[in-house]
Amino acid sequence: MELCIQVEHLTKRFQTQIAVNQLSFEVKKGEIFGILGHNGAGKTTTIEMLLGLQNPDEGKIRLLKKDGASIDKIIFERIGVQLQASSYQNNIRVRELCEEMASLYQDPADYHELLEQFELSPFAHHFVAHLSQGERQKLSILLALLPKPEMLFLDEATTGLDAAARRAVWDRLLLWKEKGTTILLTTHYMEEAAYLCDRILLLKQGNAIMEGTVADIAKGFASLEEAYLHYMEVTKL
Ligand SMILES: Nc1ncnc2c1ncn2[C@@H]1O[C@H](COP(=O)(O)OP(=O)(O)OP(=O)(O)O)[C@@H](O)[C@H]1O
Repeated sequence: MELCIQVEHLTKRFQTQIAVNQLSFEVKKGEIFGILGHNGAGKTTTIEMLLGLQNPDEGKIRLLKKDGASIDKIIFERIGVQLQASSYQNNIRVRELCEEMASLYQDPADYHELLEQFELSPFAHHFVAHLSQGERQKLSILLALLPKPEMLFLDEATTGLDAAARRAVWDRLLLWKEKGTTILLTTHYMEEAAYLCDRILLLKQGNAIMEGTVADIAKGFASLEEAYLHYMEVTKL
């Protein structure tokens, strides 16, 4: 079994606050792994450390079999990243942004096809700044897919999408998974986690409180959401 991500005892402090505390987990090649937790649980900080955007205070990271938190050019070509706080240049059109981003990769996906798949073709000539929140969100996922990534990081990727668009994105992601892409995502939507994730990690105040399949976690509860609320409430740290 090949591992794409190995994290051991990852810890991040901001002043006196411990944002991520001794976090350890592994993500296998080809799986969709979800990190769930309340606002401020440490999900984005964890992803940012994996991507080398934040320096951990403690712990080890192995990404695509390479040590260290820094993303070199080879790793960069193999991963796709969608972050919550993506901001784009002013006065750039959707098509121009796609071209600019595609030029960073040796063998990018065809962005025209992706625009079609995400129902963004009608906006190709629009300024990114004029897109609706949901359209911009879909664009950020599309851009993450440009490298034809082996490994995809999605931080609350479907927040702001309507129900049909969200479902369409889920099905797209499952197709990428079928092609072998490993996905690490965060979400506040339990339905999304249940639909997509092979395994889930529950994070509370930076601590892992449970990890397993949706069935493992939801066992004994009416739904994943019921289980989530229960474990978040009762787990003492
Ligand atoms: N640069 C920073 N400086 C100080 N505190 C920070 C910084 N970045 C994050 N934090 C704090 O660390 C904690 C974890 O933040 P993080 O963004 O990882 O949470 P999250 O689980 O992604 O939350 P959300 O679901 O709201 O996006 C929060 O309490 C946050 O305020």
